[in-house]
Amino acid sequence: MSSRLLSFVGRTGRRRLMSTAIKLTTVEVNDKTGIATLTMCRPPVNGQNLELLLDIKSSINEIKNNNSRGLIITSASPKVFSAGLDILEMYKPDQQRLRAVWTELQNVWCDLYGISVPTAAAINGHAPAGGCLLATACEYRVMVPNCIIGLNETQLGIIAPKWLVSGYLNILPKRVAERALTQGRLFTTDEALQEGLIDEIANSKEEAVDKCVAFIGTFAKVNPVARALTKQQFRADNLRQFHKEREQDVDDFLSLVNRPEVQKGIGIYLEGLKKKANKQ
Ligand SMILES: CCCCC/C=C\C/C=C\CC/C=C/CC(=O)SCCNC(=O)CCNC(=O)[C@H](O)C(C)(C)COP(=O)(O)OP(=O)(O)OC[C@H]1O[C@@H](n2cnc3c(N)ncnc32)[C@H](O)[C@@H]1OP(=O)(O)O
Repeated sequence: MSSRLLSFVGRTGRRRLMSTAIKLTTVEVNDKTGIATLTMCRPPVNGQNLELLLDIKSSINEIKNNNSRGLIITSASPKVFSAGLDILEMYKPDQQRLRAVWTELQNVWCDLYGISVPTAAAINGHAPAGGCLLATACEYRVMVPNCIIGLNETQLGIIAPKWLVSGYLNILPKRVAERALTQGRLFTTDEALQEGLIDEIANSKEEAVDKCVAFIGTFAKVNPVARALTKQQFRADNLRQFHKEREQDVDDFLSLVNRPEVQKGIGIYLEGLKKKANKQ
């Protein structure tokens, strides 16, 4: 939850400032299907800052507790599913906040990866890095045309930790994953379908959500406990490994981000993003 200062003129004619809590995600449960749609709403690109990550986590927990039959994750932005971690969180960072950001990214991943109900991503726009992480934590992916998806960390001169890569490895053959990760490859929608990184293409967000609903519907006649335990069996090793390493992983992330050469690189990357945005 993030707070925003609203300015209004009170009865005395004085301007007042009021702090209001703004949720950066919504959860809507369809009465007919029982499927919950979690929508990320942090314009323009759903950059994963601390507040967005906290809201995603609380929405996943809400869905866990409200007996939903499935979870679909999507975005309110017209062109971007999620641009991954908000790079501003990593630039000249406050150390405590930086620690919290990475810890919450870990929490979001393990909650989404480990949830027992069927999960699907309606990828209605670009999904690089942390955007791809969310999509690959799900069991099924439907993406709109002419977008990009992938783990581009090596292109940024950084290494994606093992847990961040494990969703990739669930989906792609090891050889394809190794090549894509070492190249920091971003797949177009068509390439992603060809390699199996996504399951289907849809022409609009609505169609993508419908296809996700249809996927979740394939479990309608499967015993949910048997389904959940089977999913757990497939994912338990990655989760166990993650829990063993998670604290060390936070320390490694902090020490990497704080390196002067990495800070310089992040600054240059941010400038490049801004220049590109200004040209458009
Ligand atoms: C980058 C160096 C990181 C160094 C970290 C060091 C150590 C870490 C160790 C391990 C970590 C490994 C894991 C990392 C996970 C991550 O998620 S890192 C984030 C990587 N994300 C990206 O590289 C995506 C960058 N964005 C884009 O490619 C494009 O924006 C897009 C998503 C394809 C969308 O393009 P579109 O044309 O629609 O939009 P614009 O590019 O015009 O952007 C609009 C607006 O948004 C700002 N912005 C975009 N992405 C981010 C972002 N990730 N964080 C913050 N801000 C972002 C962009 O600057 C524009 O802003 P404006 O100029 O103010 O309008």
